[in-house]
Amino acid sequence: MRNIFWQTLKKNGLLLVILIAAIIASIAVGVTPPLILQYIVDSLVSGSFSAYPLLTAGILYFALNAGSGLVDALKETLITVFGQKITHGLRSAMCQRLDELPAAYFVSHEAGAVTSLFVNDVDTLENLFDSGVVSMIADAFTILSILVVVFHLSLGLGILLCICLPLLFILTRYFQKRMLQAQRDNRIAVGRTNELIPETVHNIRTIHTCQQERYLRQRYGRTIRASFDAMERSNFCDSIYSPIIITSCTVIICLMMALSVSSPSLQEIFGMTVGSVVALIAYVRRIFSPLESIGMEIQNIQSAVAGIGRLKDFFAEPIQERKEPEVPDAAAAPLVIDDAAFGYGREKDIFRHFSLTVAAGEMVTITGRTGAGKSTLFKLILGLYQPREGQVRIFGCDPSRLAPAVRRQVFGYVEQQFHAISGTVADQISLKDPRVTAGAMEKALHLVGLWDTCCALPQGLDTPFRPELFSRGQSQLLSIARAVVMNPQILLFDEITANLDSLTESQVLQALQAAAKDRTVLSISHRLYEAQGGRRVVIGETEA
Ligand SMILES: Nc1ncnc2c1ncn2[C@@H]1O[C@H](COP(=O)(O)OP(=O)(O)OP(=O)(O)O)[C@@H](O)[C@H]1O
Repeated sequence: MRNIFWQTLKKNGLLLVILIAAIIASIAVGVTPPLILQYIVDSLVSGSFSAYPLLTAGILYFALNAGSGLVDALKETLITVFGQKITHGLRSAMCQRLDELPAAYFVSHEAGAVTSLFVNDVDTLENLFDSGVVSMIADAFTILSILVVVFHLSLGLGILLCICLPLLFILTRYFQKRMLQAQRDNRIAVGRTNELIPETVHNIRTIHTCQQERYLRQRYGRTIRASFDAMERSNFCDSIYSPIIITSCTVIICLMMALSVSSPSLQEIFGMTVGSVVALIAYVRRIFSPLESIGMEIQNIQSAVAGIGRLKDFFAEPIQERKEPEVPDAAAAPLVIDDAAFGYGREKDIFRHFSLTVAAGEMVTITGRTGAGKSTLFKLILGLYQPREGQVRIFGCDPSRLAPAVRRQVFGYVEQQFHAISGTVADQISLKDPRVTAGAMEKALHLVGLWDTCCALPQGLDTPFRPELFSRGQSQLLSIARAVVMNPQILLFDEITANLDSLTESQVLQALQAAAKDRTVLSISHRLYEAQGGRRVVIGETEA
């Protein structure tokens, strides 16, 4: 991960230089106007001024105030761009790593958790950069530069600020923590209320039948009350924080003035002129904003640390060993499973001592009780998992070592449900593989009986795919077209008619039979067995 960060820094050296220059300019532009104001006021009070320098100072004062907004905007933009470059680099590296992870990783990690890693954790890392570390450094330098100028103008006020600032920072953090906790509680309460709504709508008849209205009213009451209480706490903190800071600011200024006039020695320390009082008031006001921001930045850094830990774990995952690809031997049997055993993780084996040899052109139906491991066996055949014992061979090769370029010519796999990809209808069949020709697609669609349906679409095969374009049965036909389009030697059908009505089922079965012709077919489909016969193999009966 550190490498990704340094590489991004190296690649964007110029951007980094401009960013540092913008941060320095933003600090300088923010600190200078009160000094100019001091000059203007002191010149006016002393009465010994000439118009030209005073006018120049006035113009410079307004220009710097206006310019400070522009420089700040530039600084924020550059920080955001830089943060996005880092997240882009990180997400690209994560995508590459995801590609190298073994299928077992996806067994032990929920899809939602992986998505959250890519979205939320990377976003918090971006926050660490743009509203965390960089902003914190910029704010710390702003405070430091103000303190330097304040010490230069008034030693007494400088000391006073050094005593008060840590106390005000602790106070700021106290309020921020309370507000964040209240906001978190509110989010949880709102989430619970939102979860309750679909549950209520879904069960509305049961609720009325069982007369559970009172119970539900109480549940809604509890979550809404919790949200209301949390908002009250947040609003209370918000409403008293600003007055406390403004009062502190006023107290510091009053204290400074009272001390400076109380004795000649103190007046020397505080060293006041009317102009410096005006400038110091401006500085005291300006110092609170970065102080407040630093509190939030600490918060962002804390939450990013947890995200960094998860990202580090992700990059530490062992990757799949890259082995030399094997070339299928056309003379070997399409499938040989020899005494295979398999279990997910450390759990008990799902099947053991399973052997099967399938000859070219043979039709085999895998049966077994539910949970016996039929779909799992297909995943072993496809090379997604390795058997714990024994071996699986496809045309004499380890299926996990088949070169990606030949995989679709060896296997065609149809699952219980159609999984669409983004793109056109044609992309659903070709999977954006440039080797799939228009002719091959037409042939596959004719085979499954979907050609006319696709031609009737507004832009034919180039119509952007939407699920509502096809019925469930037609989607399964599209799956079969996808599986056969590269003319594979082996077809694997995993209960593809499981969720279909009988009319659609017979349509899909017809397509299946057409696709199965002259190919080696393994299916988990009793209906196909009934329709076409073949050999029946039972899995899960030989368990020890
Ligand atoms: N990713 C996974 N992680 C852990 N266990 C799994 C995973 N996938 C499947 N299993 C378990 O493995 C066993 C076999 O599942 P599989 O889907 O292969 O059975 P099946 O014979 O196809 O069942 P069915 O006929 O009900 O579809 C089940 O007990 C299932 O809970």
